[in-house]
Amino acid sequence: MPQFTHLTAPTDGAPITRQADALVVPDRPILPFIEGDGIGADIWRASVRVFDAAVQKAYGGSRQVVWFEVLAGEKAFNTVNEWLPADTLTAFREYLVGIKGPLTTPVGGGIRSLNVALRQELDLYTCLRPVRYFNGMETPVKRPDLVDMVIFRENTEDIYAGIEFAEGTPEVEQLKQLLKSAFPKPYGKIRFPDSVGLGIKPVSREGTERLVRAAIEYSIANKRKSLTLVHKGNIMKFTEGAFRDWGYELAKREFGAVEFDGGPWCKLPGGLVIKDVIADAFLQQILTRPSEYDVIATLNLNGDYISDALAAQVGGIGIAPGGNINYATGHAVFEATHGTAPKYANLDKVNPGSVILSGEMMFRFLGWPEAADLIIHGLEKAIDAKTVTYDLARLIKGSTEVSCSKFGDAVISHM
Ligand SMILES: NC(=O)C1=CN([C@@H]2O[C@H](COP(=O)(O)OP(=O)(O)OC[C@H]3O[C@@H](n4cnc5c(N)ncnc54)[C@H](OP(=O)(O)O)[C@@H]3O)[C@@H](O)[C@H]2O)C=CC1
Ligand SMILES: O=C(O)CCC(=O)C(=O)O
Ligand SMILES: [Mg+2]
Repeated sequence: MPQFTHLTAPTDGAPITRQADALVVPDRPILPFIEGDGIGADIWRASVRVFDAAVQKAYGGSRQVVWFEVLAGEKAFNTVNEWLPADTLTAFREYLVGIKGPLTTPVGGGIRSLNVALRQELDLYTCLRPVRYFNGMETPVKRPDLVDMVIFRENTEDIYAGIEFAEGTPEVEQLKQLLKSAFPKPYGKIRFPDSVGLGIKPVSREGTERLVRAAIEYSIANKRKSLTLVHKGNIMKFTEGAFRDWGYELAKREFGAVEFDGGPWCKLPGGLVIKDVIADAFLQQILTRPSEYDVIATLNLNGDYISDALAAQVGGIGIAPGGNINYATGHAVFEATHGTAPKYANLDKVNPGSVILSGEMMFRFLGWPEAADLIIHGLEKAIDAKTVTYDLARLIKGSTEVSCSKFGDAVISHM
């Protein structure tokens, strides 16, 4: 039984455990959730009703989630005077799988991202973000139906590690002195050394390999056609360029990939093509030739940009789900791609679709596909019936705009 300082664990239900590399999910699993800041309360309220209805309909009462609210962000700060209490990390560690709403990160100063901290503390090295088209959706592009991509975003390294030194501080002066004496040539390339802030971008072989391995395994298991390594390796040679090289090396060493047409593109014995593209070219090609891309493996910052850009192609970040996963330990925290959209907080207005679909991913991860299928079905039919929240109503001609909670009702009624 986990020990908490502020929280009281549910006495009902049982924890998910892991045996022989597989999750063991009881019929009444305890799942921790963070409501989230801003629009978090609205979208969680709508989503949890959808989750409970799907589980009830799929299993007729023989299975039920025991939800366990844990705190982070403003709610945690206002309650226990901490942004990310140790209890919350303990809960996600002990119960293995959970779900969260968005958490605010101030721009510039202030606290560092709690979302990133959770991913790093729990070593959730894959940010998995599938992007697909729903029938009836109208979007800014002509052929949104050609978009069917799954992003594997590296989630623990890159500039998100937060190794930064602010301009004018003793720390940045110390680093500048170090660089000046040890690496005078690169230091000389800093255009304005007197007023510079510095950031460090760590990208490792180990971090790259575990991400690319997970992406290849997913591609094989889901019979996908290609895996593209997206990078800016022409400019950042030893981080982004190395990501590409290590990815190809892993595909050859562990999966028997063989180069074709003179390389570096290669193919696995089962036909999966491993290729790469430079990130700026990729961002125009997903608009002009989306059918050429399938599974994507990329670094943290590229993955952040790409997930919002691709979401826009199929209807926006209101329906963009995700999961932060460590495939080795089984730990996973599912969450929407979008943030706290503060101007819409407590208006019961925004689209809960991203959290609903993140829950769908969670149930599939737990091995409850019947509940996941009902959620997808309900959401597909609600969109097809043109019963949508404001964001999709802006796009879909002749649609009926409903509130966040009413959209949840619509998903349930179409299950
Ligand atoms: N994982 C997380 O918890 C994340 C947290 N954040 C944090 O969120 C805060 C706000 O970030 P911001 O850059 O404004 O990005 P947001 O994703 O919060 O919002 C940007 C815009 O996206 C649209 N949008 C977002 N969510 C929804 C939804 N559920 N339904 C419909 N439309 C939606 C709205 O568009 P419109 O104005 O057109 O209606 C909104 O104004 C920041 O502190 C940021 O750090 C950001 C991303 C992820
Ligand atoms: O942590 C944040 O505030 C932003 C994170 C983000 O944009 C993302 O993970 O997509
Ligand atoms: Mg983002």
